[in-house]
Amino acid sequence: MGKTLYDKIWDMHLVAQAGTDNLIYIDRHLIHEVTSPQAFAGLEEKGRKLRCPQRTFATMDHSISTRSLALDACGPANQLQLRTLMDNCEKFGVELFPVGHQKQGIIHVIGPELGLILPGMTVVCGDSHTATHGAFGALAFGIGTSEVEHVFATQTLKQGKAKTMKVEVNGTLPIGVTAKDIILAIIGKIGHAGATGYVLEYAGSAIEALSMEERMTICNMSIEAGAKAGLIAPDQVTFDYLKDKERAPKGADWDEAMACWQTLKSDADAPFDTVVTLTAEEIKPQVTWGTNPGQVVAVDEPIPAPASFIDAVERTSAEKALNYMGLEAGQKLSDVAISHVFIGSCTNSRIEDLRAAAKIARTGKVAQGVNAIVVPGSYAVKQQAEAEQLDKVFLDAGFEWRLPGCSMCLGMNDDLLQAGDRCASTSNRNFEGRQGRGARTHLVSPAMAAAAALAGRFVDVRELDK
Ligand SMILES: CC(C)[C@H](C(=O)O)[C@@H](O)C(=O)O
Ligand code: SF4
Repeated sequence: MGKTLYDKIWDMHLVAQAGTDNLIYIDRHLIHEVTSPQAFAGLEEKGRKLRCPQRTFATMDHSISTRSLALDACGPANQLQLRTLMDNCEKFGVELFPVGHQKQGIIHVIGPELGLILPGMTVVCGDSHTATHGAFGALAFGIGTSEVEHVFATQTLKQGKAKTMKVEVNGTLPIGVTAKDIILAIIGKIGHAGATGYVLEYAGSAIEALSMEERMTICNMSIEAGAKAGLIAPDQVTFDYLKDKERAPKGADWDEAMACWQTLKSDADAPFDTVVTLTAEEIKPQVTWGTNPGQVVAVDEPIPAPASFIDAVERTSAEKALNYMGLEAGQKLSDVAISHVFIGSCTNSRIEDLRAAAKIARTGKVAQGVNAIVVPGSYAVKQQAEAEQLDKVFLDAGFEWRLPGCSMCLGMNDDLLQAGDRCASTSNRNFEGRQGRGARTHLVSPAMAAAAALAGRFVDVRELDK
């Protein structure tokens, strides 16, 4: 019987096995300021060293301001967290990309950008959106702080083997429909806990047609369906992306790596525990109406009535969500006014995302009463965008143009929304209070977010292309 891509990477990394306990080797460990301090403190307490500092990379992203480079811009507690990361990286010999560094950015944006993530690797980070890196055919997932300490000390991790789900998206995406809409449609179909216990493998002609950036958007949100990780088999698109990246292998090393990478795909007869299929032509621009990413509809569809959910838990959750969101069943999202727009986050802050948003921003001005910000995912993205004068496009249209960081994706810095604010956001989570207590988040694609900024309410971007 054939093996899945997940099986292949797993087998390559299995160090030891006892009963249902497995120990796997970790190739790449990414860290940031929020989930590393206790892990470093644990190492220190026990007098341990970092096993492989050269496999570990750090950045500052969550607790920083994207308005200023000052470490104290978000208050003393955040400053302490950032200083602690600096001290720990210095003490344990970890390469750090601090605020102001040319390679700084959101951890899940800079990793791929630097060529630190390669097909077939195991990648972990104390952060749930580590799933992003599955776009390279790497087994990548978030871990808890005690696991971060374990990886620090041993470069291995105790792991249970997950089930596998193949998510096949075939066909051609309609104009105006993006990778973000694909993943929101998938989560809408299987539910926000629909992939719990699974590693997803995205496949099919619509996935193969995506760029690396679009693939990262898809894999990034695997966790929002409850999945352990999301994978896409590496192909020519992957290899072309990696070819000249700073830390990617070079010369003979590249050739050797390629020989291995080309074997990294699920065998034709590999058994998956579950298979889900979607047709690209049927996917429309998506907008979440609720407080989990599975509570989503197409922009031209009405918000569903809680009574339409057969499952009692889902029904109650929908009622609660509508109440929190200040929305009613039957309402069309295109009739809902917004107060804020956030274009950024590790889901949608790469150059292609900014180009897509700028294309729309060019056509008008941010509506009166709407506060719109664009936050590039990294310095490299910021520089590229500025080289293309996208910053000018955004500024001319009335958007703010920020420094790289997590920013308004979550309320850990100075971009906090107020109760009742309603935000069209290109991020990945719409949980209660995610962007600030009482604030309401609607997840959309970059084009949809930019269009909402100009109109002051949600609009169907497909209309703009007519
Ligand atoms: C702060 C961090 C641990 C958290 C995560 O794990 O994902 C954050 O990045 C998020 O997006 O909620
Ligand atoms: S951008 Fe948002 S989702 Fe991504 S790592 Fe930062 S806080 Fe988490």
